[in-house]
Amino acid sequence: RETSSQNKLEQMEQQIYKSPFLQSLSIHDRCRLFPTWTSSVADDYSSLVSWDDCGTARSYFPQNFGLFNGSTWDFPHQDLHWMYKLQDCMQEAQEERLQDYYWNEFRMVEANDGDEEDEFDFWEAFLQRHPLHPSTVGLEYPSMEILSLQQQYEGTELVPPVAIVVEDALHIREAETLEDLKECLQMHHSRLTEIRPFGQNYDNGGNNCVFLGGFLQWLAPGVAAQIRQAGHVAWAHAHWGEFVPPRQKMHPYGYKDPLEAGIRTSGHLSYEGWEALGPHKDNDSLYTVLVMLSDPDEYDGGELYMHVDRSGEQSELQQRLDASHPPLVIKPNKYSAVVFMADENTHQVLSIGGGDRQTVGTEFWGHGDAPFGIMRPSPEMWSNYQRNQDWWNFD
Ligand SMILES: O=C(O)CCC(=O)C(=O)O
Ligand SMILES: [Fe+2]
Repeated sequence: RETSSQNKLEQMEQQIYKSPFLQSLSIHDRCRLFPTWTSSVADDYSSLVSWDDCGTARSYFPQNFGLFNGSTWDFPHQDLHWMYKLQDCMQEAQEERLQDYYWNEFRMVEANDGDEEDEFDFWEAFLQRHPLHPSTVGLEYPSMEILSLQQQYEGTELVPPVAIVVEDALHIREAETLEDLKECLQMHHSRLTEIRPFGQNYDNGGNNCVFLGGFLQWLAPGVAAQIRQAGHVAWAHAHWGEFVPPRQKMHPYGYKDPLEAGIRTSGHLSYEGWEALGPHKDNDSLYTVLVMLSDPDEYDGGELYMHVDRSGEQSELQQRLDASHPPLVIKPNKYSAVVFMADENTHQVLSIGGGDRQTVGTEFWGHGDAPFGIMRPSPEMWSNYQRNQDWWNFD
């Protein structure tokens, strides 16, 4: 009995790491199936998935981002021990995922095909059940059609939509890697968790945030790349690059391609203990990529509510927009992303009746990626760091 279960384990490892089917996939697809790249590498597939190969295939170059630069994070042991703990935690979590998938897949094959176990290829079966769809635009708000009609009839300038829903932004492997990262950070760095009220007196709701920024790019580079990609798909579709910021001072670099923008902050958001999230803007960021980790069926209410809220010189136009466009009220699909102009619209989460609502919100800005430990820097903090090499000491 022991030898047979040992055989099965060996067979599993073979199937997972040395599958001919996996080797037949493009490097791009392979990298999506192992979103941690080298950080959870096993000897057997290190040649299939490496940071360098995947970085090139995904156009992702974290070495440019300075994730370790000047972070004044007060590390628990004042040494690098915590890093290995985090890496181990991610590796174990990923191994567990693969094992679970494998045994499930295996049971299904056994049930269907009797003893055709030899023919079974784990990845082929897995991808049949969880296809790697390319991200596509599902919805624009307000729609381009309406915006250009408005431009024609009112003689005003054409303004882009403020929000784009991108379907299939993440694959299940990427979404689960985000969950693993959140769990590992919660376990090893409780200070990254913030019970976060919006508004002064708990009067504007709030959420529970586990800050992933920096750790996301380091430990789950494939997911960071895919979140950037969702931002890019929305940006290209909406022509945000052509938009002139109404308040020039806030976005000195213009509405640049998310592929070239920095991750200012990223957080896993959940709503246990909160009823809703009140209206607000994600101030001073260019775009927010909000990835849905819950299925709409998993929670009651909790719709995302947003409306056009352009600022400054465009307020007159805004009034017309507000009058002609009802607000957007949606419960997006799991693994889809709502990408919006962070401070050109007001959004909120409506009353949650029950259940579990989880999202990951990533804000992009014109500066570089913030290093880990710097949770949501202000533009002033960024320029202060450029001057003083110090995040906290202002002169
Ligand atoms: O969880 C959501 O859907 C929205 C979260 C949000 O807007 C925020 O945290 O700024
Ligand atoms: Fe927000």
